[in-house]
Amino acid sequence: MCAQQLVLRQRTELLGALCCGGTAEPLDSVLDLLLSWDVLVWEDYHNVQGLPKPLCSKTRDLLDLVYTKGEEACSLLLAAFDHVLPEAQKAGLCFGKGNSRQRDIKKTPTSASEALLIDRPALVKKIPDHLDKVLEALKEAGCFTSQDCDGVLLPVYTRSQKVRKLLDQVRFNGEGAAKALLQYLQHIDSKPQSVKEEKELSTECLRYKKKLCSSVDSQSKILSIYGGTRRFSLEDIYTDGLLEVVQSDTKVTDLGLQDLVGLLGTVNEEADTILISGEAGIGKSTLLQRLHLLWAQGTLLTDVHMLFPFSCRKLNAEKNMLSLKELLFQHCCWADQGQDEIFQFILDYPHLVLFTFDGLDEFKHSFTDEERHCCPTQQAPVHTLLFNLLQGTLMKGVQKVVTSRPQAVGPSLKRYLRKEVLAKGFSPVGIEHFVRKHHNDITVATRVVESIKANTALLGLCHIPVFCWIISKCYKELLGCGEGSPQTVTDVYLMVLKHFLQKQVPQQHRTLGKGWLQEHLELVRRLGQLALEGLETSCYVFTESDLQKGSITQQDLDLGFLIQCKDLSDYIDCKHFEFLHATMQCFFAALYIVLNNNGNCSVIVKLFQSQFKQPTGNHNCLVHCMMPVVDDCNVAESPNLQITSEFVAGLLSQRYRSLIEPSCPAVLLEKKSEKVMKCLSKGIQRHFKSIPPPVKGEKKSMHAMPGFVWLIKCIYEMQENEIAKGAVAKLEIEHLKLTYCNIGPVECTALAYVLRYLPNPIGLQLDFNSVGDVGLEQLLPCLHICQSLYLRNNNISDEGIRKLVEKGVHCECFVKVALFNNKLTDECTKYFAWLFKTKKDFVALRLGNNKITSQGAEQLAEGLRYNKSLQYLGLWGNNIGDKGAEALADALKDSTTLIWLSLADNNVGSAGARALAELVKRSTTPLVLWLNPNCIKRDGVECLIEALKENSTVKEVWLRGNNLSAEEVKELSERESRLIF
Ligand SMILES: Nc1ncnc2c1ncn2[C@@H]1O[C@H](COP(=O)(O)OP(=O)(O)OP(=O)(O)O)[C@@H](O)[C@H]1O
Repeated sequence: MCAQQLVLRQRTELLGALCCGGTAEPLDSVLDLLLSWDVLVWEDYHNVQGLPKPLCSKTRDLLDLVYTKGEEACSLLLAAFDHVLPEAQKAGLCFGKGNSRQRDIKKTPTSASEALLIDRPALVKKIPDHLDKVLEALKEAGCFTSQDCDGVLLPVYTRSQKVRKLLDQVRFNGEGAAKALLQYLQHIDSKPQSVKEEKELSTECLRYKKKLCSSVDSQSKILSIYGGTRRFSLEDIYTDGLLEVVQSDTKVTDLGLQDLVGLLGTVNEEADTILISGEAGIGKSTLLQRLHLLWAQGTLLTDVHMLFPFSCRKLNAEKNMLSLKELLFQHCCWADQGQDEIFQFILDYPHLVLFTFDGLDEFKHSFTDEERHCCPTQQAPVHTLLFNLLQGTLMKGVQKVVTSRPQAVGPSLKRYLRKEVLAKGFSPVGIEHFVRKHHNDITVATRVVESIKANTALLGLCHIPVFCWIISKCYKELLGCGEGSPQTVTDVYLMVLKHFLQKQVPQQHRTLGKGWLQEHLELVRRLGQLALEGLETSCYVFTESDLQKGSITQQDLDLGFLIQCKDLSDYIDCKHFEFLHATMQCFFAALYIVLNNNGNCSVIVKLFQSQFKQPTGNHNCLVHCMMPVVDDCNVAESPNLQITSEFVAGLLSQRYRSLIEPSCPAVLLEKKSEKVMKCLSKGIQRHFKSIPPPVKGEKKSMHAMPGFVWLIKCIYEMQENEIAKGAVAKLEIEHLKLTYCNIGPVECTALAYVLRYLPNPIGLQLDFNSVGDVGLEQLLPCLHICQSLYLRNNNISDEGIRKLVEKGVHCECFVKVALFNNKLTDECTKYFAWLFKTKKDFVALRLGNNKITSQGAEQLAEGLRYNKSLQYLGLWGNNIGDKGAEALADALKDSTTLIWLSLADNNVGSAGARALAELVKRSTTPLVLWLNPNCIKRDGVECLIEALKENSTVKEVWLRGNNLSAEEVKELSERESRLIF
């Protein structure tokens, strides 16, 4: 098809590709190339770009314009799209063949202006780092006025847009300006690259920087904890957690603290905001605190001259309109002198400044990009400043790091993110390090570590640092646990409550007796009532104003927060305390619902239903059911209600009957518990019924919504097998898809607890979660119902595989496993070899994108010699080389079952291909062999052709991206149609 037709036919797709990201950068880059290749003349460019129009109108104009210019222009337009679009966006688009060579041949310029035009794409990349100096040089040469400079530096422009404005202005100012710019650029080129230009700070700025450093240093030194008895220095207690960044749809990469603000994982180069997201208590704030401290001490982010840390929770309290300057100086660090000069420095050198915003989820306003504010000196409400900073409309170029729980980050904010870093909590080694740092006494530390390791459910919980902290704090209860070690979140929070109630009891050598809850019933109820009201109105119950209002006493605070505080401000500022505050509040609210004995169970129904239904107004209020005094509220929006309902389920389970019965009649408790069970089983059924019937020939697959995981967690909290059984025993599904559901070890424990009762084997798809080795171990109790297990991108290492295989060999129906992109090395292959030897019916193993070398392949081959059932073996993106390919080919050459073998991207050369040719020759199945891209040469391909000549059953051999010239590819593919290049 000719290029003009391609442009016409793909108009919608081309339009979508340039506009879907919402930023103008792709269109601008295409325009740069077209200008440089002489497809567009300056007037054309202005016709497209000149007037303020929406991005899609500009793109339509461009497509129309180029279409009318004919075949060659269209061909170059497609080449420009091909050049600019990221790979993921090119799928499905056809760019034609022509002109790829022509576009690389540069015209010889006849003037400086033309030289700038021809080099425009390269200059847009090169000049941003030198923009200030370039402008200075142009001004000095008399080619630019101050207005010209201001016009270029408008804060609404991105870095590359500023350069484009500069180039446009140079062109406008004439040949003299163009010559001056070229001259200056040559001067930059002649400077050695390694000499980095150091920005010298003025005395005022230096003084301010010092003050900022010492203020950030003192704020971040101490890890605030709610115990109040001892404050940990961050240095002493900080333990590295796992950080990941999603680079493309499939690739997840580990990250160190030093990479947080670096290039790694960038998905949108034009954006300046980096998001750290993660669940409650996973360590986001602590990570930020660590970043601040290392900056203040001069060990990290050394090229950042000024770092301004903000807490979104504190910003909530700002009622006044503020300018950016006021925000910085009033909320972070006051500049005693030279405010204007310091602020000017920030405006002039945004790339030397960093802002951090902790806890966006705690900010009262939801993010919106509807209100624009770009003037740094004009006042605006604090939410307008914050949202415009995050978008980059205000202070473009300043890097921003923001933390949030995932629920609070919607698609409107995601558009403005440079990258998203996922905080994943502690690894098993991290848990141990943390506990050892927490306890000075080695014996105690060892006992705590051992008791965590001995209880896999607890180990799962402890990957969330805050649970690690609670366990370490309440270690006496943990170690002396007469009633068994905690298994669920409810168990842990009851342990915390008991721990601190114990502290309230006067020191008379007495410990809490069996009726400890009854003894403190009045207080617990009162706090519970306050907690519930607070949850309904989405506010924290225990605040300073509560204390002032007298609705809560200092004694309540001490008990409720489980704090022995010296004064209120001591812990009002304390982040961790606030965290426990919210979850503890959920716990008290749940206790109140469970203990309430007015016979009304509708609150339970409302609580559980609120997770499924959109609220319809006031009558949906929980408190309304018990105390019809609370105003309008919106229950379904609060994630805290999910946590509360998990606690309600846990507290109503049989194992706590003896604790709660003295405070609430048994009949009523039974009634409440039945209500919970009914709600849960109805919820699961509703989920099941919402699945569309399977397409003919496909499996009945259930793609679970996040609410499904929550239901499963509630069932787990109850710890009653019969309930778990009742909930899923009738679920007729064949495939359960739980991808991207934020599933970590805690969720795995709950899933296994419930799913083990499914009536039929299923495919369990858990791709793109945070299962890890601990989570994998937690899943083992349900492995017997897993026919296939999909665990792509889950941070699993060889140790996880050892445990999986140990159990898997005994599970009759377990026949497939997919482990693409984990952390597997050659070590794991010996376990798989054992699996192949032992399980004679194993069907599929996919190990793509791990770290397996020839040694691993040889081990796999060792097992495969004994296997007669394997159909699929995937090793894409490892490094098995020729030796590995030879070993596998030899082991599989007599297989009568293998239909898919992928050794793509494995550094396989002709020797490997020769060995594989033998396999091809002997194959009796419609085998598909993937060998692209590798380094196979012509002689290797010749062997494959010979083999195919002797075998008519083999379906395809893919060979794209090997060491073959275009002529060879043409000739070889003509000789054998089953070779695909
Ligand atoms: N890297 C770490 N090293 C040591 N302790 C940690 C670490 N991360 C978190 N903790 C402990 O867990 C507690 C909770 O962590 P943090 O407040 O950072 O979580 P968060 O993800 O910000 O939670 P939230 O979403 O509730 O704000 C901390 O107060 C600290 O006790």
